[in-house]
Amino acid sequence: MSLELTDVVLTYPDGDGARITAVDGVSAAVPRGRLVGLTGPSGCGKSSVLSVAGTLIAPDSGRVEVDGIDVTDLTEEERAAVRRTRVGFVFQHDNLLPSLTALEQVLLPVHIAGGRPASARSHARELLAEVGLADAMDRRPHQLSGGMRQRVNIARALIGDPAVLLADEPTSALDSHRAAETMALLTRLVRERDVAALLVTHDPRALAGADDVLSMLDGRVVDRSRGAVVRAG
Ligand SMILES: Nc1ncnc2c1ncn2[C@@H]1O[C@H](COP(=O)(O)OP(=O)(O)OP(=O)(O)O)[C@@H](O)[C@H]1O
Repeated sequence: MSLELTDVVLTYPDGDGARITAVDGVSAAVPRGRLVGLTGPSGCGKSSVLSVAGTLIAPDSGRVEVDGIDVTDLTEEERAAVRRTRVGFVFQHDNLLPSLTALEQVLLPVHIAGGRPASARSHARELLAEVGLADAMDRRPHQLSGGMRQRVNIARALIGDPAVLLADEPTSALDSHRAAETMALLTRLVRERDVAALLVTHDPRALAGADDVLSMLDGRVVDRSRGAVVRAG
C-alpha cells in the first residue's frame, strides 16, 4: 500500500484552551495506480486528512504510512525528507510564479531540493509533453489558460517521481470542460506512473474519475463507495 492512514485523530486548539477534533479516527488506504476521492461538507476534515497524509501535520494519534515508510514517529526533518522525495501536491490554485516559464516552474522543486536541474531538464520536458504542453514550455503563466496552468501544476507535482500524489480541489477553479480534461489527465497519469492519489474535493465532476470515494462528516468517514457506483448514481 502506498498511502495508509490508520485510526488517525487530529485536534487543533480552539483558542479557548480546549481542542477541536478535526479528524476523528479516519482510516484510508490508497494503493499505487489508484485515485481515491475524499469528499464531504465544508469543515468535515478533508484538508486536515490531506495535511496528515502529506506529512505536513503529525496526528495526535494513529498511524501514517507513506510509500511503505511509517512516518508517525519521525522528526519534523525526517518527515520533510519523506515529503520532498515521495509526495507530490496539487492545489486548487496553481501557485505558479509569474516570471517563470512552464519549464522553469516544473524544475523549481528540483532547484529547491538542491538537485541538478541539467539532468532534470529532460525529465521536465517529458512531463510537460505528457500533460499536453510540449508547445507551451517557454510560456509564462499569463500566456497560459487556467487549464494549462493546472497542467503545469500537475507536471510540477510529478517531477520528483512521487509514490503519492495529493490533490486539494484541483478542478474547482475550472469550467466543466477544463475540469473534465484535468480529471482525465490526472487519472491517466495515476495509472501510467503508478502513483497513489488522494483527491480532496467538493466537486462531483472530479469524483466521477475516482476509483473509490470516501465521504466524511464531522471528522469521520461515513461512507465508502466504489467510483463506479458514484458514476452510475
Ligand atoms: N489550523 C486550524 N486551527 C484550528 N482549527 C482548524 C484549523 N484548521 C482546520 N480547523 C478546523 O478543523 C475542522 C476541519 O477543517 P478542514 O479544513 O480539515 O475541513 P474541510 O473539510 O477541508 O473544509 P473545507 O472544505 O471548507 O476546506 C474545521 O472545524 C476547521 O474549522
